[in-house]
Amino acid sequence: MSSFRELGLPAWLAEQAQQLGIGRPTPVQAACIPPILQGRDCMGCAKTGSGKTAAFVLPILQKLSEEPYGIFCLVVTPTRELAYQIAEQFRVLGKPLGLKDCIIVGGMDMVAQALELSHKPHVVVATPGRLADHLRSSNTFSLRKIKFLVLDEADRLLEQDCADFTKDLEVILGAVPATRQTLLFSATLTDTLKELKSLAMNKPFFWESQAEVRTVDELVQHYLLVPEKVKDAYLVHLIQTFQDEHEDWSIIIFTSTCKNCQILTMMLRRFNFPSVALHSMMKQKQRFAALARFKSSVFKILIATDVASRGLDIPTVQVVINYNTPGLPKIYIHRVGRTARAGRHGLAITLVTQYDIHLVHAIEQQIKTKLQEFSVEERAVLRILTQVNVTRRECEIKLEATDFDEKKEINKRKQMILEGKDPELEAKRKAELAKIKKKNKQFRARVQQTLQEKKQHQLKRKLQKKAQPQQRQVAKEK
Ligand SMILES: Nc1ncnc2c1ncn2[C@@H]1O[C@H](COP(=O)(O)OP(=O)(O)OP(=O)(O)O)[C@@H](O)[C@H]1O
Repeated sequence: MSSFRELGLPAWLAEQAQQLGIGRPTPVQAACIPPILQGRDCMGCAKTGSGKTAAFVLPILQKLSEEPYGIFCLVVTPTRELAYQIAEQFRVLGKPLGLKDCIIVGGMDMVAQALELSHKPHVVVATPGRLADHLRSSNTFSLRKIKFLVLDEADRLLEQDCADFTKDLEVILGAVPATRQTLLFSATLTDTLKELKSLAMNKPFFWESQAEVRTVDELVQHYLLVPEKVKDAYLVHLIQTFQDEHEDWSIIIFTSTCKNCQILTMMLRRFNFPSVALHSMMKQKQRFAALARFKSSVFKILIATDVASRGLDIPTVQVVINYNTPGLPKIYIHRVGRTARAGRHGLAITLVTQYDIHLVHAIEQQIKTKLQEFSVEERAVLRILTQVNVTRRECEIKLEATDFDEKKEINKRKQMILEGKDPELEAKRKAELAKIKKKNKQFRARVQQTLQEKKQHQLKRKLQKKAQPQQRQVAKEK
């Protein structure tokens, strides 16, 4: 494989990368750096932990060193934590240039951010919502002269999921020049390829790793079949086992809701596991503090929602536990990709209830590999079952006393107001939608029943018809 110098990067940058342990280019870097240096748009789809960040940071720094001005590059990414991580890579690799960066994310002081933007940093790393807010409300900075637009986790930015970024992206795309170079990266680009191609119009270079299996070879993947009601006991048992068997261990547990994330954290703490939560209901400062303490191994367990499933690079994570089976294979790919990064080994265990088996099949089909069953000593789980269930209930009661649900509702309403929606109207719309859905469901059930009855009736007649000649024959014989 070629060296960074052979790919066209200057000595100072190759040396800087070397100092950070980025010695020889990974395949995605070897493939994407030359076309980016040639001025082409680029779409890079490579496995989690394969070095996609440096694949765009290094060539951008090279170009910046040739023509240094601010604001030279804009990076948009879906989560705040990821924005900080990317900015850090720019800052460290671009140190010899005296690189100035600026991070624009929600939950932080907007006035201070506006001031920083007006000082023309070389690189702006932002989440879509807050950057769009600045663009709508301020004229103290301009993105009209940027040379590079990077969409990291590009497919997530274009998805119209619960956090829909498309409106904010429209504002951002309207503020950047058409003659920019556009770079799009993710471990899962293929679902949104068409939309992405319309963004990268400058002779886009598309690179996808050829490997059939979509997860890395160093990752051992298991499923553990558990009845819904005893999931917590299995979880506690799994963690206890890791703690007993490993000196140096670190686990991320993914769950689907903020509330469950909070309850699990409280519950695991009751069992004296050094745990910390990360979810979107926490204040931003708490989120950063939680992540920092997990990274520095003060806490060995991070319990998170999917806010942490993409991009986070924490080399010490050895195990990922999916407390719930992800509903989409690509969420699974990103979650388990928080371990086994940059050639290290890792383990992923997905808890699967009887209702989730079809989801596991969908995951296996997508990642082109089979998950192996994880065996657990059931008697050991049964021994702690009652104690775990009682502890969980106590934690639920404690959380209910803190108005967690109410706060969530208030947050939702705040978000709607910020998005220019009327919470009352939205509630009405949702109620009407639910009514229609219910009616449709009832209608479908009625149709189903009528069809069933018709089928049974036809079958009965068929049987009767078949029976008639035989009966006649019997009568004749008599
Ligand atoms: N050429 C290299 N040699 C060794 N380590 C590298 C190299 N390039 C990057 N790394 C390291 O690999 C780790 C993962 O890189 P990075 O976070 O860019 O992965 P990614 O492909 O963006 O993953 P994800 O899809 O999860 O976001 C980082 O710690 C990074 O410093």
